[in-house]
Amino acid sequence: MTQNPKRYTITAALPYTNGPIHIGHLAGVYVPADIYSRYLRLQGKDVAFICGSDEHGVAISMKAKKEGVTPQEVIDKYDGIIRKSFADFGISFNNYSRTSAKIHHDTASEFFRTLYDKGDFIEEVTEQLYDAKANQFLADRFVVGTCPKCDNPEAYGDQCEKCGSTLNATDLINPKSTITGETPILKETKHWFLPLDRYSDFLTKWILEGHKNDWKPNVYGQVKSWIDGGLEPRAVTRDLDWGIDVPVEGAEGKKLYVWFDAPIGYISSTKEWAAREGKDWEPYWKDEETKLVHFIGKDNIVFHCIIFPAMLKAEGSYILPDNVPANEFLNLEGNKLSTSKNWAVWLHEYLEEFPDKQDVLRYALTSNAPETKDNDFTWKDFQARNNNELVAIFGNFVNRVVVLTNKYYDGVIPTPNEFTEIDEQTLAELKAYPAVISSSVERYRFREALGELMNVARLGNKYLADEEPWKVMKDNPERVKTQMYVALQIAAALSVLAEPFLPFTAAKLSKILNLGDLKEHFEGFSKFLKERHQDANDIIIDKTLGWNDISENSDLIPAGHKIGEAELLFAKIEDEEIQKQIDKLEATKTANIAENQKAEPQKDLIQFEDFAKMDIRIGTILEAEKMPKANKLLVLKVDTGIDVRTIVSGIAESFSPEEIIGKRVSVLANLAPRALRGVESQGMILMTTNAEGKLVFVNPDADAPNGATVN
Ligand SMILES: Nc1ncnc2c1ncn2[C@@H]1O[C@H](COP(=O)(O)OP(=O)(O)OP(=O)(O)O)[C@@H](O)[C@H]1O
Ligand SMILES: [Zn+2]
Repeated sequence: MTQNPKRYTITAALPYTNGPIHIGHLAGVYVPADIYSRYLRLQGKDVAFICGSDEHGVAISMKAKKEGVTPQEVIDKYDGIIRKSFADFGISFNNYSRTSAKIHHDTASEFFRTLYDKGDFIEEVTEQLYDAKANQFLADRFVVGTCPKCDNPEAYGDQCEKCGSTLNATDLINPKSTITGETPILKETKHWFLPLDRYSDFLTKWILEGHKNDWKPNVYGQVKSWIDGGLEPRAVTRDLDWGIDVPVEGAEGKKLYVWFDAPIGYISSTKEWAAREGKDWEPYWKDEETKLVHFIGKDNIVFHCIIFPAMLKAEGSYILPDNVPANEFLNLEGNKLSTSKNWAVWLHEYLEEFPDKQDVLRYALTSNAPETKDNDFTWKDFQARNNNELVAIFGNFVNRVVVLTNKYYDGVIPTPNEFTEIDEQTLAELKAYPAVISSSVERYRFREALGELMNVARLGNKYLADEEPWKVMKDNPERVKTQMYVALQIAAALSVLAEPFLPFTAAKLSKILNLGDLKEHFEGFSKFLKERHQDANDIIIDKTLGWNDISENSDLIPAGHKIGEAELLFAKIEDEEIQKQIDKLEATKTANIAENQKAEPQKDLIQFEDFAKMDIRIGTILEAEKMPKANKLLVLKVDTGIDVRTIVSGIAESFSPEEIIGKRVSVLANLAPRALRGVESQGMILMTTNAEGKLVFVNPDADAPNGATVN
């Protein structure tokens, strides 16, 4: 990649159409990608910002089955909601497509066919998991089981979301069909595998050696651990009835694996855009002078840094991403965001409940973005960021400037007199900001960049507070002209520098300042502006100034120009509005608990002799320690009254060893011993779950000696 790219192809992870967009998606992917794209456009760069709905795969089929509708109905519903909420939120995609579109089916088929014809796949008949009751092969989310790497009991057939490992369904321990709950059998079927092991050297050289310094440590680290762990061939076809047909003979009834077709969606979406704009799509994907950047969340790293690059490399004519600045995860009020548990702030609901406050959410999500570690969104923080930062710093500065200009000069910008040293210094500092913010944005540090933007507003506030034009006006009105002129330059600069982060505010500010009337004045400024307007006419941009104008030009907003009336950029958010949101989340929590409390149906009847076979004793935990290299297991020494024995218990995520020493417990003492990770467990501790789903011990409610029997 050249130092000065000719064009940029920026992709944002294709959202999966099994639910609407929530704040986690926004903070992880779409807001940073949008900031980056808007920033580059203000630099006059040629940008294709590409996205679309991801509409294949098992989760869609499952959702359709569960709701008794067709997969098509599922994807149409969510594609509609997602598309509209992105548009209303101002995510400035150049194109938003969908993987059910014909252009995508054609592109993905052709891609597969090219690799097939070149002999890049291994064709193999293997035994795969099969649900005999549902007459269906089980892959991906159709099967859950215990992850062989981290013991997570809810790993999927293709991935463990807990430890991030990519899996084959047959790797799962105790697999269960999610359709019928049955234990699957093994059945032979033919599939095509991408031999990732053949790309290990290429990936090592390209990423581990080539991008050690410029890729984020979380991304680099994940890639390294996969490569070090040894890459294996991976099936890229599935026995399914929803998806893109495998375009070769003998593959009837088989579909492409969703993670094979989804990233190709970036290419088909680019094609769709180029056709509409009368452009050639190929340079955006095949020219070495194009910078390709993938914005994703951390669970997508393997697909964008290993599998998709291997596919592109195999095809041979494509460029590779220059960077994959994946974010960690955002949580909500201390808990993992979850579509199925409705634990989320949904974008389409936010837009209804907080009309015209898109920028407040963008601001809160960016200032707290999970760039280096998982972060938490709280409504209190959202409120504080709005009231203490947007209102008190940014809004306050702009409002003072506009109100005073109207009050003193009827809105006409005064001609400045000689600048003082403070004026010169302030203007010089202002000119330095574009480079400061650029440096952060270009290293994908959007939080830092936003902090610097706010420093521009702080610069303005400090200038006014130090100079106090409202006091000087009495004795020295000539001086006030210069002061207001300087402050107005800062306000004009803010309308440009804020655009990537707070596009609605920037547009409002440039309207208040009537920058649209200054076309002639700006003639000599950014030469690129006209081009950009034609280029990006599918995106609402009413900018007249470019990024670099701030540092290259004095007199951004000239004397004699008339600005408009003051209008508040941000309004205070009251406690009641925040409480409403907190109450809504509480209601979700209560509903989830009620849902969980639905008791399981009674099991089949047994005889007393069956029960009498169980020897349940009261005991005491004497010692407890963590099982090395296992997240869930504790190794306990338990006094059962009969003896002191070792019991391995899967409770490490709910209890620390220290807190359970001395705990009274019920033990199933005559359970046949079983080796867990090489430690023999001699019995089982009885546990139940409380209303919040947390594990709790089953023990006598009054004292009973160790060894007392339960019957
Ligand atoms: N809480 C989150 N924080 C940051 N990024 C997230 C979060 N949740 C999802 N993402 C990212 O958003 C993008 C789009 O997500 P996608 O539509 O695939 O849904 P998902 O929530 O990851 O999937 P699912 O819930 O269906 O497993 C992905 O790149 C994903 O990594
Ligand atoms: Zn795992």
